[in-house]
Amino acid sequence: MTGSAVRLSKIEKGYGASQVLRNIDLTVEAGEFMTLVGPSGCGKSTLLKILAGLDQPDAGSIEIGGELVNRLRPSQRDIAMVFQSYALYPHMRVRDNLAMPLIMANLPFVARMPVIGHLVPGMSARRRQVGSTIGEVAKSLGIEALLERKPSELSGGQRQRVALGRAMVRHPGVFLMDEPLSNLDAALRTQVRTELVELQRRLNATFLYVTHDQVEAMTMSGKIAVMMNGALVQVATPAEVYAAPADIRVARFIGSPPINILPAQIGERGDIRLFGESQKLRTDLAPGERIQIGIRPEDVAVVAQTQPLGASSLKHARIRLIENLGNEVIIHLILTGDGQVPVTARLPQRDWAEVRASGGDPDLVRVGLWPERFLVFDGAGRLARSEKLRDAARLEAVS
Ligand SMILES: Nc1ncnc2c1ncn2[C@@H]1O[C@H](COP(=O)(O)OP(=O)(O)OP(=O)(O)O)[C@@H](O)[C@H]1O
Repeated sequence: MTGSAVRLSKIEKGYGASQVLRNIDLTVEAGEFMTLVGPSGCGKSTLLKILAGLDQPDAGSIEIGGELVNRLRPSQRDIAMVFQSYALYPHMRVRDNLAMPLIMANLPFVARMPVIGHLVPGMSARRRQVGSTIGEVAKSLGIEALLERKPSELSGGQRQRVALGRAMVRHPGVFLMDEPLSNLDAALRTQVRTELVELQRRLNATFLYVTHDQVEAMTMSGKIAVMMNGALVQVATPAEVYAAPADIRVARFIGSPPINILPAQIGERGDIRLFGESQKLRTDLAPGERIQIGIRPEDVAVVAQTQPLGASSLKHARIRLIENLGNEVIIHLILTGDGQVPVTARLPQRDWAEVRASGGDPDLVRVGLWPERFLVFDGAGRLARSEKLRDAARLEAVS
């Protein structure tokens, strides 16, 4: 089985005076895992609901598997939704929870009745079919041993898997997931995350997955769609969104700790001037234009005042806060030159130990920057240049 492609064209949606979705064009290819991310209230859930048929767009077309579905009811759209609250029927065993979508879809009303249902001709064969489908789905999710339990007798992760199983029993063409892991603790989240990715690959299903979690977005999906204020700003691979964010809002939104943004200007000769110094980096932007430079925290080098470093720009900095994560260290700094600009650096624990071993004033370090790692945003906040994109392309070529 392969999933169905989803195509949204020119979708508009408003509630009263507020426009929630603006001219959304989005294609999710058959078998693709796409995550939808963006700040709270940007319209992610609304888009999912429109796709599912739980809400109507004001304009635009929705195609699933090449078929226009605008006028179809949710149950006719060949999709399954998994929400963050997994809404299992509390009084039913897991087996019956899993059977429910199949029974609703396949058995006529009379056949669903507990006593008379058995007298309807041909129904026992259909019921057997339901039983075997449940068995297969339960096996693929590793919940066979839980079939006779009630939801209250399950852990959060097990309930999550039952909710997924309920979505899977009908073999839908598209899975829509709205923060399905947000109720789980960190360890379970990691486990179910891996399971979901395996599941999607095994079924070759189409997933559209809403999340607030950066790690989920970066690691699970083939593509990330970034929404801001009701509009799609960028749809690209995770590596591309990280290395070449289409605009400064995306740059700020993706990446943890967040990207450093430094004010700069285009010099007389088209060169970039940062802290008044000319950098060995040119753009096509007009001389005098005020720009912003984005530098990811891992691209900020930190050395002791006595250590040598071949960076093109070397600044003195004072340490404000050190966050030691065990394997790496996040260092919040203030550049002590003009402007007292705050900068965050992220470096392996080993490198930080070396800085510390060099002695000197423990609060003072030097910060090294390399122009080839700069993300250059023009006056309007659009990406004008990123050398890092080449790294992203190389990464994708080997993965
Ligand atoms: N039924 C409704 N009536 C009026 N306004 C609504 C309705 N549903 C959503 N909205 C508004 O539409 C905007 C988008 O909401 P939506 O739930 O799609 O955002 P979201 O990106 O999913 O947010 P979050 O990440 O916080 O879940 C919000 O401003 C919200 O208040």
